[in-house]
Amino acid sequence: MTGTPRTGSWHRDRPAPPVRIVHLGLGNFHRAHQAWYTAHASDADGWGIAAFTGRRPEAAEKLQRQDGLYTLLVRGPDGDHPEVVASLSRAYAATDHDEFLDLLRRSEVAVVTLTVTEAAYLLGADGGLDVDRPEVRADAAALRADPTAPVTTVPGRLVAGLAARRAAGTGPVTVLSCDNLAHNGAVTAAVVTRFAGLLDPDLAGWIGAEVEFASSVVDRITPATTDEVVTRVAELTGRHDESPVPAEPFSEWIVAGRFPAGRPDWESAGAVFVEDVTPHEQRKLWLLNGSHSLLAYAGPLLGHRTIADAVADPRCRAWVETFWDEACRHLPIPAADLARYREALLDRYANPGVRHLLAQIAAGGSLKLPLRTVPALRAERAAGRLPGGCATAVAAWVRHLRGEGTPVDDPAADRAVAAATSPDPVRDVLSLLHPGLGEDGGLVDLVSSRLEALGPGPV
Ligand SMILES: NC(=O)c1ccc[n+]([C@@H]2O[C@H](COP(=O)([O-])OP(=O)(O)OC[C@H]3O[C@@H](n4cnc5c(N)ncnc54)[C@H](O)[C@@H]3O)[C@@H](O)[C@H]2O)c1
Ligand SMILES: O=P(O)(O)OC[C@@H](O)[C@@H](O)[C@H](O)[C@H](O)CO
Repeated sequence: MTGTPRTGSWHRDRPAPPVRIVHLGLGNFHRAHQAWYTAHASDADGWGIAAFTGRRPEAAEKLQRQDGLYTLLVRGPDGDHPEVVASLSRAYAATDHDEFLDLLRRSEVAVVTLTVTEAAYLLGADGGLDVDRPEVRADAAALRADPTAPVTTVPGRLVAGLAARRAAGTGPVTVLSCDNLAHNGAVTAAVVTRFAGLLDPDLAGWIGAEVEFASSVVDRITPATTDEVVTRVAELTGRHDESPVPAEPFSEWIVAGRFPAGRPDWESAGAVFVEDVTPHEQRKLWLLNGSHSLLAYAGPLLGHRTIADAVADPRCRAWVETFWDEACRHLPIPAADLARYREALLDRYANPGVRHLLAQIAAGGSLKLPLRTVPALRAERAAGRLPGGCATAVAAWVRHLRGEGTPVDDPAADRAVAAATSPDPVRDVLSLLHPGLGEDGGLVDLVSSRLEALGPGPV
């Protein structure tokens, strides 16, 4: 469903759709992707979203001033196309915890979606919830004392909401992660169940029986909003939108899981439902996100600021192609499909309208490289090969951590910077990325040689 606000106003022509989806992480990607699919579903009138910010309230405040309406600015090679998206029925600050609990108690709420970034899952070294983090301990203590107490972590908020639903007796619900994680449904299930177990084994058992954790592969390049986007939307529509979202035309959503309480007819908007997302997930995370991270660290060393600029540089392009050759050897997908996918990625990256900043992509490398770069790297080593493309990505990250390129923005910045500036930086950074990698002498030598090659002077 799309709505057409009257010029100069942001009032809906028809009522907002009833809230049946609750979303955590009211960022740009949610509004370019899941909200767009929901607005374009054949049953859009019956499915509204109540979305909560992750931390700061401003995004919700801006959207509430516009009655939840906002402009998606689709930026294609043929120009900019604005569209008002109307599926966001309510926007809340993260601190509106009572509203969140109240929504989860309602039987008509059928799906909880997430785009909260990789960091918000609070994973420890073993891949499960890091129960030793102070914020996890604090949330668990608060919920033990009062199940409706305000909490701040995503696992804590989800468990509090599910406990409220259980107490209300309003039945099953599906939690659907839309974050760039491998096995995002299983990871969400693991952190939520572990957190619930810290409070009450019966609650963890109820979650295991009544809550579905669906997985999804999500794709639509969605940069942050800039003043230029706000101005462009005003030029094209004659309306001031405080919170437009720029995105590329391409969009993909591949979902696996059950929705016992119902869901929108997302297929009618182009989503694809499959039994197992794994091959799609590997294709997307390794090829798209893996090359993004490579460019995010290597591009700035050559003076580039955006994906489009970096990939237009033959040196960066060659590194990406080498990395893709290495990763593709381990993807269970026909070669012709992979070749088409790579071509399409290069076209998407070259889109001049999508100014996707390398600095945005560079954030959180300690969480991203293990998902995007390390799988191909390890598979190549297991096959006895020395992967130069993967090594270039790791070497560029070391340079980034040493202060070259974009500023370091990483939840593990202290450890990562200490590793990259230690007497044995390549070994220590590889060990940080995956246990045992730093002991692989051939790999250490290869990354060290790439580090030199990326050093001052000709790259
Ligand atoms: N932008 C894209 O192109 C894109 C594409 C595919 C997938 N994604 C996924 O969506 C996520 C969000 O991307 P975005 O572009 O919307 O970013 P964004 O910065 O616009 O929004 C991020 C949202 O997550 C919340 N958040 C951030 N850190 C959090 C934390 N530690 N705990 C709780 N909430 C937290 C923020 O408050 C905000 O609501 C990405 O991390 C990625 O997993 C993004
Ligand atoms: O959103 P992140 O921070 O997980 O990763 C940055 C980009 O690689 C990512 O946003 C891609 O643009 C996106 O995954 C494309 O669908």
